[in-house]
Amino acid sequence: MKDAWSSDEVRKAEEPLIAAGEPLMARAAYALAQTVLREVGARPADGRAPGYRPGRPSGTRLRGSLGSDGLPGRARARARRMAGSRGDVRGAQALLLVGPGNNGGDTLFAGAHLARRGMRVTAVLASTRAHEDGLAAFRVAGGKVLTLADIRVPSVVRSALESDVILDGLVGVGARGALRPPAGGLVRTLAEARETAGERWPYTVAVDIPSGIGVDDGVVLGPVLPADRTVTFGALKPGLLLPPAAHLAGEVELIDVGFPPVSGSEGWGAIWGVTTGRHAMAGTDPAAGRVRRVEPADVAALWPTPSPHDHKYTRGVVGVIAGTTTYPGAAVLATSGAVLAGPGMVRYLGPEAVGSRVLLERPEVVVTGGRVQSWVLGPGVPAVDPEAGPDGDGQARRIFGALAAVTGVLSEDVTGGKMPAVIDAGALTMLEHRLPAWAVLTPHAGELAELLQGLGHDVDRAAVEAQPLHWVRTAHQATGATVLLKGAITVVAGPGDAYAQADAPAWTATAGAGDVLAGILGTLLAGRSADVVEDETLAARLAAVAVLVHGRAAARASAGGPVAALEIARAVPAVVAELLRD
Ligand SMILES: NC(=O)C1=CN([C@@H]2O[C@H](COP(=O)(O)OP(=O)(O)OC[C@H]3O[C@@H](n4cnc5c(N)ncnc54)[C@H](OP(=O)(O)O)[C@@H]3O)[C@@H](O)[C@H]2O)[C@@H](O)CC1
Ligand SMILES: Nc1ncnc2c1ncn2[C@@H]1O[C@H](COP(=O)(O)OP(=O)(O)O)[C@@H](O)[C@H]1O
Ligand SMILES: [K+]
Repeated sequence: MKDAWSSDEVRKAEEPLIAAGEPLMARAAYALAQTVLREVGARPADGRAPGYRPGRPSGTRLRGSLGSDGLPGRARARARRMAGSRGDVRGAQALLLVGPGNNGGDTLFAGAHLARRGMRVTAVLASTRAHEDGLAAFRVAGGKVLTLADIRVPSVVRSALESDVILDGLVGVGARGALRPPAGGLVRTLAEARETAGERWPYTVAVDIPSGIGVDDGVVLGPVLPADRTVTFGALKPGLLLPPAAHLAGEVELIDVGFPPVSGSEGWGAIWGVTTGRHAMAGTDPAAGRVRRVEPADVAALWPTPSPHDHKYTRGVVGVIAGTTTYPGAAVLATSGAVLAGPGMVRYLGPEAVGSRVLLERPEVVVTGGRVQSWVLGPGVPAVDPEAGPDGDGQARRIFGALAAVTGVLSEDVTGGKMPAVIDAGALTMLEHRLPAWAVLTPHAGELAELLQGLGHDVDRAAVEAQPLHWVRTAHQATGATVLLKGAITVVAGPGDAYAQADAPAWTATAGAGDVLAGILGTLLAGRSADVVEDETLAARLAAVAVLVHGRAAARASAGGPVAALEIARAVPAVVAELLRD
């Protein structure tokens, strides 16, 4: 599990270490310099500089391409290894963008290391203030110091284009809001120049965070220079996991500067002296929890793996109410996702003609009613039209019935108790009652905007995409449900921690992929139905696991090329087997 620490948490962790004389900045700067030396030192034997971008063979466009973990560095690292690392950095040029605080201090000390290794290093001070000791060390090492006020932005752009590497050390966890002038104007112009320069743009390393991102919420309120790599200190920051900011961070490298080891939220009490509950951490909203990312190694512990004592009913039955005669495909895709994620059984409820189509693809599906341990409601079912009332081949009526069981409106429902559910597409327009946390809403940004509008918020799709965590948490608070917002980075929030998953290649953005995800999650919820009802934070964790498995299945089925939604479902068994084996 990757855990992000808010800026307040980072400060709290730093305080005692700094008081004890731990050389945090020296460690950070040394590690940062090592990373830069490694990247720049990977130049091939002909040492093509200036303008050569470390590890980027010409003609290979890597920016924005996602690895299986959603970060763009894998292919680049491979290319670098193939190019061979010579480690000679003499004569290579580095441009440092230096802000007034400790982030600038890290950058100046790192610059001093680079200069001592023979690099030509120029620091542009964006402010009248700069970290004094860092600046002194940088000068002593032979670094060149310019101030933005003296040389102006166009000449920084020229320097940038002549450099092998740029270090963005304008602001770190001390940042508040969008970058202010003059740093803001500098970064805006550099970001535009980068777009124009394409592959000629130097390798860009963000120091701790790309300056200008929202450290704690991942919003991007103003200009940001996209990084190829972010070297972050002590702990990940939420903005490095959350969209849209995470798209600007490149490959994220976490440097251990001596913070106490913590894995997960469990260790926090010991560090912060917290006595009032698991999520009540110093400096954070107690209700909000942390931002995390589920990793492949976490899946085995959460996956409902059968034991020799299980039979099909103990393993969990998924009930799917999806598709209509107009949109039968969604029923096929949702049931396929559910079956191939490995439940005890999948029941399909819907029009007979659609059930027949489902059986053609998945003869394992049972097309009669009966007890289920989770519901998948709504894929391929149209939104309810308030004027015309329920329609869709009776699917809306069936969904309303299942929702009544989920929300507890029916005290003696056919399923016999509290029921987890995936609520997708058309079913999102059928919510009439407050939901439990074990109901998981799975909208994309447009659907979430509509849902929030219905709850009285003035928000559109673009606003949701600009502040995904905020709106996901708002929807959770308003509905009670766990909310999973689909996208290139999928954000999940319920009671407690939030999750930001970047597992899928962009090819996954194809019709029906979401239906498959709904089915996979339905199986997870059915397999652990008693647990999700007992632990109200578990549904979000399982939802993140479903997103991870779905994303990896999409990557496997895609193999770098187009992928059809049904192929994502077909890749699920191999992906699950791999994750359970590792
Ligand atoms: N965690 C760790 O282990 C370690 C952390 N370390 C490093 O310390 C960094 C934190 O340093 P920090 O606290 O000095 O704050 P920092 O980010 O440099 O910025 C503050 C300055 O920026 C300014 N400023 C703020 N917002 C702005 C805006 N929108 N636009 C423009 N300017 C803005 C603000 O000005 P003010 O608002 O006060 O006028 C203030 O002067 C951290 O990110 C890491 O790199 C390592 O050294 C040791 C190990
Ligand atoms: N750019 C992207 N990169 C990776 N995955 C994406 C991207 N855009 C969307 N996705 C994923 O593709 C799926 C699309 O789901 P959805 O929008 O519900 O489509 P449908 O309703 O047609 O099934 C979701 O799992 C979403 O997270
Ligand atoms: K920075």
